[in-house]
Amino acid sequence: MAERAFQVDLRGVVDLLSRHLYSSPRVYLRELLQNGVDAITARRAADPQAPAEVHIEPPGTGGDDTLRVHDSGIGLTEEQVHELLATIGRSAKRDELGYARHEFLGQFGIGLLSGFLVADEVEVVTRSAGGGPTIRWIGRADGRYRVEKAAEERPEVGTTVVLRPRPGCEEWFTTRTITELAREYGSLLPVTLTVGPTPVTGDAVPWRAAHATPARRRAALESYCRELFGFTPLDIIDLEVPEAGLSGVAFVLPTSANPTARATHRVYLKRMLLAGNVPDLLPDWAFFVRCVVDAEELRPTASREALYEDDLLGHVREALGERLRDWLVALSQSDPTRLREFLRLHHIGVKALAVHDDGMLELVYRWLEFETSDGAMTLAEFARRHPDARFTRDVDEFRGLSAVSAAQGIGLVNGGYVYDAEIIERLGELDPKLRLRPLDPGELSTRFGMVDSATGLRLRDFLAAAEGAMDPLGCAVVVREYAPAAVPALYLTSRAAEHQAELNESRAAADPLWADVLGALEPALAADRPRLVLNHANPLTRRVTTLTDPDLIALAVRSLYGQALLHGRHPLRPADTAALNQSFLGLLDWAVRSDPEENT
Ligand SMILES: Nc1ncnc2c1ncn2[C@@H]1O[C@H](COP(=O)(O)OP(=O)(O)OP(=O)(O)O)[C@@H](O)[C@H]1O
Repeated sequence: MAERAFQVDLRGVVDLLSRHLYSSPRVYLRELLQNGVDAITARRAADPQAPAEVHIEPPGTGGDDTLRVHDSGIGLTEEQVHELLATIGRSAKRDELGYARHEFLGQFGIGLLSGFLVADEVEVVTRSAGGGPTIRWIGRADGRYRVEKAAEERPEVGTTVVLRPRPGCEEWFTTRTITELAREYGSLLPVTLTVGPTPVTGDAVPWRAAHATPARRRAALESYCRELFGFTPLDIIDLEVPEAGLSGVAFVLPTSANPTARATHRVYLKRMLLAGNVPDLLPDWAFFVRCVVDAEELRPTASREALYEDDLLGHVREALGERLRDWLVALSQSDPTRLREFLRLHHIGVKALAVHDDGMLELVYRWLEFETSDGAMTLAEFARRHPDARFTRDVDEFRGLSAVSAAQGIGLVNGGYVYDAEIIERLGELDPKLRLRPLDPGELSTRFGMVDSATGLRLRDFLAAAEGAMDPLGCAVVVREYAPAAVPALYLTSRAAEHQAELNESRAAADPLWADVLGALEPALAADRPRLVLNHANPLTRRVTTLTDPDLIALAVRSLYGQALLHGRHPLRPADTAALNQSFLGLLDWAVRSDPEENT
């Protein structure tokens, strides 16, 4: 049976490109520019002296409504026109094995079709550097084309592409739009690009331009950043990844950025703009910079609006991450003031890095301030003051215990914010001497002073009544003397007591078999009940301990219990809330019960 070739309906292909591949018809101009630049590259490979010019004639300038794009590139012979322009997907820019040749921008063999996004007819007039007459190719959006010898010879080698706006697409052909698009995509191209009389290229790539002094270079790049992104950078970092032929700059944001919002960057490929909002160029944690880069070897996706994810892009991402990290470490040595300013704005990103990276960990240790029982300070300074410090994993626990802990000589660090506990736990990897232990609140009470024995004796009846009042709530009562005296009572659970409480809850919820199993664990833990530690150094608490009426003792101790729970931001169980209410109302009752005569 005879084999047949696929038929392609060009209307379907154009529809596919315009609606699904390209985000906007504006890309048509980029594709034309790109073909011109590639043709020049091809010609100069054989003849380095050949001119490198792309000239855009907007409609109106030639006396009619057509757009003309002239290039001084290699041109096409009649045979090449038939082969390359008439076959969708055919490109001269691949090698014998079909791989994209790295010196060209194009590779897919579909770019010229983008002309049909805005025109019904695309005309190519071309004269090859290899000789032969000027050829005219006219392609239509419905898939028909014709090839003929041009009526007039082109005076120079090169190609002119002619587009006539499709009715309704005129907005893409105004001189203003065309100039804007040419500037946007092409201002860094290594050719002379003009729109009518207006030059578009000419300035060097901003980060490669020569300046008299480093300060002038910095000022020039700062104003470039303002123009592009609208901010004055906190710092500027030069970027270079030779394996990808990549160079550029990273601008450090002067305000804090949302770490979950994806940072995007302005990416040029072979000095043609890919897009101004390319994600995935940097590791996720590097949300504190916006970059502008140009790369020779990275590849675009077919829409040419994003980077193609391959090993090289992975390598680039890693190398750029490394560069930012080195910059930070160097900054800590050369400019601590700027580093502090940076950390104030972008500490979350740096902390995220420190969880995995020793260099960053060291930086966080030395430079980043944490909340501690001595106020805000770096972990380095805190470790110097408190060789045997502790940390909490919970902000509330820190708030509740830092003053008491500090008064007992135990330095406390708040590890309750994002990444903090993970960072603190990793410090031992930096230096085993820096190992901070998590605070066990139960351990605190072992540091509190005992009351003297005479007081201890006096307190026996009080304690018996207090224990009786607290027993139903599963809490022991002790009296100690500790600083600060302003704290009337503390509710302390050891880690083991917390475990016990969880066990009790699971038992209540479990079926009988499991309740037995869990019950077997209990004796070992029974000693670790949470404790209400009344502070004998506090004047009010001391007066409470002299009460003799068991009812009043129960009310007072339960209200101290409720206050200690609230102060330590412990969760209140229904029984705790009930006890708190009852003690409040009971005390109120005591306060208003006696009439004035009785009081005197
Ligand atoms: N201005 C030009 N000068 C010389 N040859 C050209 C020109 N424009 C197009 N061509 C030829 O036509 C071929 C097809 O062009 P087209 O723009 O469709 O695809 P491409 O540039 O090869 O790849 P891509 O789809 O990635 O842009 C090119 O490979 C090139 O050989």
